Amino acid sequence: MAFTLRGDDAVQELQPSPIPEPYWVGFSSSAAKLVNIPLNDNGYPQDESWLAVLAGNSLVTQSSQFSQPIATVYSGHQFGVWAGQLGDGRAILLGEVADQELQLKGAGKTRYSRMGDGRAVLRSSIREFLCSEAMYALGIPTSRALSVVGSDLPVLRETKETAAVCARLAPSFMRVGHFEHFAATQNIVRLKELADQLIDQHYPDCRSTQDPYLELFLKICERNARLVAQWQGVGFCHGVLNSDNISVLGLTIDYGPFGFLDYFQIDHICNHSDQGGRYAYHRQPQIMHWNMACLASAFIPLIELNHPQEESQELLTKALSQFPVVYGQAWQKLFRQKLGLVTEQADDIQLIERLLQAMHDSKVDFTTLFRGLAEINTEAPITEISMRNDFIDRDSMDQWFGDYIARLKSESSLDSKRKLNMNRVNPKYVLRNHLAQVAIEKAQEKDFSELAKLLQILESPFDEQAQYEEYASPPPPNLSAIEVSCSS
Ligand SMILES: Nc1ncnc2c1ncn2[C@@H]1O[C@H](COP(=O)(O)OP(=O)(O)OP(=O)(O)O)[C@@H](O)[C@H]1O
Ligand SMILES: [Mg+2]
Repeated sequence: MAFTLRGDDAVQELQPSPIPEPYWVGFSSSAAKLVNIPLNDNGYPQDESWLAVLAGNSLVTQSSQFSQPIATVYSGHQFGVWAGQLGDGRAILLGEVADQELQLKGAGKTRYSRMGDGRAVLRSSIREFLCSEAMYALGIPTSRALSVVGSDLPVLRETKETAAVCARLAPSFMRVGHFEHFAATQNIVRLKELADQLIDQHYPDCRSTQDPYLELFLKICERNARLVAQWQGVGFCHGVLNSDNISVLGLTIDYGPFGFLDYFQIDHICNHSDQGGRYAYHRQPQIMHWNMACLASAFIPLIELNHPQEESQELLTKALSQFPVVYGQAWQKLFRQKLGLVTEQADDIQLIERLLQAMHDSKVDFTTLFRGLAEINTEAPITEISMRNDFIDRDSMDQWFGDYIARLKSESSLDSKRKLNMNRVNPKYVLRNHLAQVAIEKAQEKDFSELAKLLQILESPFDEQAQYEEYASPPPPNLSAIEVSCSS
């Protein structure tokens, strides 16, 4: 069941605004499977009425009808500051298909658009589309993207661009900001309805516990702690970790100025508009924790339904303190796996941190380095490890490789088996900015073939795809500094 709240204080019922002469830009057959849309041989819906629906031009397909689309209200903290009321200013929830909410981003103005035009540009819609599907293939919880539909409708940003609509899917698009909204407006009836809906639809196990709302809070924190650990593990920087962009299902949502690390820089800032580096790579865990603190504040009235005031705050504070614990465990587990370590030893963390420090100092490519570790032959001399040439301080790196090989030998697993396991957690292909950029520039010329090809490559990020070797490489120096901002 989709978002069930109705009424002016929670949603606006409205139709998407049509775009002129829509055309397919990209379509994910993998996401289509999730919602059982039959496809033709070209991988597009057999039922051609889907194009108009996913453009926001119609509500009717041959087999379904979306009877009452809505935009929802939420509030939130943006860059650490309370921003007051926000809401779906350009995303319209059409309804539900096969237990997934179907939402059109860029589908026109809503009551919550403030100064915005309700639109999204082709460039940012392609980035959201590709990254949603890439993250899914990496095994990272995320909203999915079904399609991008384009139009020649002009949209003004820094320059004149054209409009596009990205159709997204998720079991729920509910955010921390939804809770913050009803807490800030002291609308406790709504706050409770929201929490009850979330429990009934997505966290049913909480219902049978002594304290369902506290349990719900703990579960949301746990999911988001694990989520950030997974981001760190693939070098993903979200870019705008405002509380209105944090899912209460622990999904990655709102792909704006995100970026995957090319060379490893611990304090990398992917969003050009984030001048203070609030959302830099190394700050993501701490920022997610901060967002969970925002959620905790919003949960106070819910906990107070069953506990005195002071006790409620203590309970939430204690629950919140679990975040770094869960995050730390998830991070350590993941990075052990990335190094191919099966057992746990006390010095492992130091070994991982020494590697990351050396990668940072020498600006070593994150994805290719971790992928390359699987190739190490523990019986061969260190001088045969080609990656050692990527590091400035070769002597200290030789020391590291020596320690690493000794550590691997302390486990009895075969090199071949270790390689297989490592290649399941260290992707070969990630959505590097320069790759997305090529697909975008071609799409802007109405050539969508590169987009389709890139999607296909990113759908199997852990596989060797010999014919696409160049898509695994770091960007050439002239393309390494593409700037991405909040403009979308
Ligand atoms: N072009 C626009 N028109 C109307 N509202 C907008 C526009 N761009 C952003 N907003 C609104 O501004 C707020 C913050 O924007 P943000 O960039 O976080 O979200 P978004 O990218 O629009 O959407 P989402 O979080 O749903 O992926 C949201 O309330 C969003 O709906
Ligand atoms: Mg957003």
